[in-house]
Amino acid sequence: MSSLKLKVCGMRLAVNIAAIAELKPDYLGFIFYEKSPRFISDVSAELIKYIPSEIKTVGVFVDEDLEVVKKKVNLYQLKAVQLHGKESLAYCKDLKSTFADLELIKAFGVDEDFDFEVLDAYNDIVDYFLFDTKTKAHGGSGKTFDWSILERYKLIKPYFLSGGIDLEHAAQISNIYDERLYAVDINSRFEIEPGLKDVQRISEFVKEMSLK
Ligand SMILES: O=C(O)c1ccccc1N[C@@H]1O[C@H](COP(=O)(O)O)[C@@H](O)[C@H]1O
Repeated sequence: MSSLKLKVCGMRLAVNIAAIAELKPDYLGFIFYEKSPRFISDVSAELIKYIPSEIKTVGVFVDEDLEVVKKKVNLYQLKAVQLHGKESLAYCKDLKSTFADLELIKAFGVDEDFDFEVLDAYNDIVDYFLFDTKTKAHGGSGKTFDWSILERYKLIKPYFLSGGIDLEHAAQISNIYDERLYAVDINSRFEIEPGLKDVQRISEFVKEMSLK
């Protein structure tokens, strides 16, 4: 048993959601970014009924109009929002002041040139950082970054580790001794096709990491 949380992102289909929910991830993500192959336009009641209340639903957005984000938070009763674009401090502050209980996850694409000082301004506003691989696609690349870059991360804020995480990384992640590592985020490397998760492989990942 580990305190490390699990987020499974890019869900689209009811049957698949029902099967993944049985594995008890801590977070389930829905991608509201039209350019993504995992884009979902509507998280219908038919989908939501398979998600027990202990699993937090996350809306993933890329530079979306703030009013659209707020509308989706209200409509789908999202518990968290994950921002993958160049969302400003004012944008983040607005969301936090509008929704007192909403968890705010600010994603940053990381490469060897990443300037960790950009995080300082967000530190008092967001609940978590999310470190993903820097690509032009903003996310869902299936590519890992060199995790040793995180040695330059000096803040106390807990973070999600993301970007191309696969079954083969389970042992390596279990050996990361960093109290700030709050959650691991899995997505495209556990798919049969975009938006359809491989339940068997995710189940193996959960077991290998002793997550539940
Ligand atoms: O998955 C997508 O298509 C996507 C598109 C735009 C922004 C974020 C997206 N997904 C997030 O990207 C990371 C990394 O995913 P992967 O493991 O490399 O496939 C993850 O946090 C997803 O939530």
